[in-house]
Amino acid sequence: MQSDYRINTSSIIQLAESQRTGQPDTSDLWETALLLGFPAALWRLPNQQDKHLIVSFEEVLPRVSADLDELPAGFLISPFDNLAKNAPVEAQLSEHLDQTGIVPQTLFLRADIQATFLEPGAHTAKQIEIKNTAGTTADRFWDTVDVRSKTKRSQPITSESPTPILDPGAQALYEENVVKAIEAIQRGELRKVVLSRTKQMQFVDVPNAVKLFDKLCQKYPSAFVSAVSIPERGQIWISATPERLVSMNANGVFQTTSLAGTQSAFHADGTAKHPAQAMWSQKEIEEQALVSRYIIECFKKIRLREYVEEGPKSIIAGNLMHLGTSFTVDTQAVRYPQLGTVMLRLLHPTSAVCGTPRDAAFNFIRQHERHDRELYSGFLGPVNIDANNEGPTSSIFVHIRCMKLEGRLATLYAGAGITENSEPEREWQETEMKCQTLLKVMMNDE
Ligand SMILES: C=C(O[C@H]1C=CC=C(C(=O)O)[C@@H]1O)C(=O)O
Repeated sequence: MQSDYRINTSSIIQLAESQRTGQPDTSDLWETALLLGFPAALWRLPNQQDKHLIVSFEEVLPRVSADLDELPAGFLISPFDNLAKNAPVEAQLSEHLDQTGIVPQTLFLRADIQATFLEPGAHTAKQIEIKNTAGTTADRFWDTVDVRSKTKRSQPITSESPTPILDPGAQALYEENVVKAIEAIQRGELRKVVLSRTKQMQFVDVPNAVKLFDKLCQKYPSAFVSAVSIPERGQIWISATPERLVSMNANGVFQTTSLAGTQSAFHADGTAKHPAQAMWSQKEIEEQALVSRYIIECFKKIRLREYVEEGPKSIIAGNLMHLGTSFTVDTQAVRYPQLGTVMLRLLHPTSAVCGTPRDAAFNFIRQHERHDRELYSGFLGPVNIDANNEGPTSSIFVHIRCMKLEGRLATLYAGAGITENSEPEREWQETEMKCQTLLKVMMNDE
């Protein structure tokens, strides 16, 4: 199945800027994709300036197994429930997950058009690459871009701040579930479970996703910021996530992070806290240690011992602070080039979004959460993208601090890790703070 999506990268042709009339910007390409019904992904990696955009010409996206070694250049986005998690480890490690009877659920946006833009705000097209997709679709796309870039008007994120859709029972329901989770933990059925909730906001007019994306990039330089348009679902997902799930750089260096424990990044008087001075409770230290232990268990399953562990230390994530530990492996030194793919299959869903033991926590979530998580707490990110001619890199993140846009309706998602020492009201407040990461940007459209 996957060979259908393999493209010979030698067929990438460079399109000199002078060949185009006027320089298209991110909005031109994004809006054209939306207009023509093509899926698109826009992203900015943590602590980088360049913004990347790809457009796929496949209106209905292929469902693939998340194989970083097989997939061509593109963008993966997976739901929380991607049906592979209950498979035995042997099946998860199998080269052909989709041949084991498990239906792969990860959506793949093939990079039929790939663009890299320099400098936040400047939007100068540094480089535009077009895959040689034999004509008509690409021509139609570029003709539409040309027309649009001549007639475009700059629009703000929204003309008015969105208003919350009140859900009077939401807090009580959430806190009830936290109490049930604590009871299940006390009975020894689980050690930790991440319970999530939603918060809905109504815009007066359809918000400008690119402007929202730009503002998130400015406000959260260390986050992975993205906007992904999925026309077949009528959705745009926007996020500013602090959590790296799996990355493989051009030199074969693998990285993953364990993130948990949450507190505000600001003192009560509004001044910023210094990460080195942050105080963490026993509950938070244990909660994060469970995520690290889960990662180490995954390494153990594949008998990998040569990893570098750094942390835990306090990490700033926009308006919040977390405890984080990073794990690095030189896959060339350990002769394990497929480590990224194997760990992606083993890690998701980590204890940062699901819990421990994983299957018990997953079943608890399925039984008690009333909403469908959809793409929240799944994973997403670019695969085999060679932006600077240094070789293909893949960077997959946990899909948190995100929202789903359906026309004028925004649904925000946030979860909190519940352990034996959790206090229901505090956990609810924690999800409120997590929603603020995106809300601050949506509300404050100066
Ligand atoms: C599940 C989320 O965050 C996770 C990541 C960092 C800290 C977390 C926590 O303190 O509970 C969560 O495990 C979310 O933002 O929806």
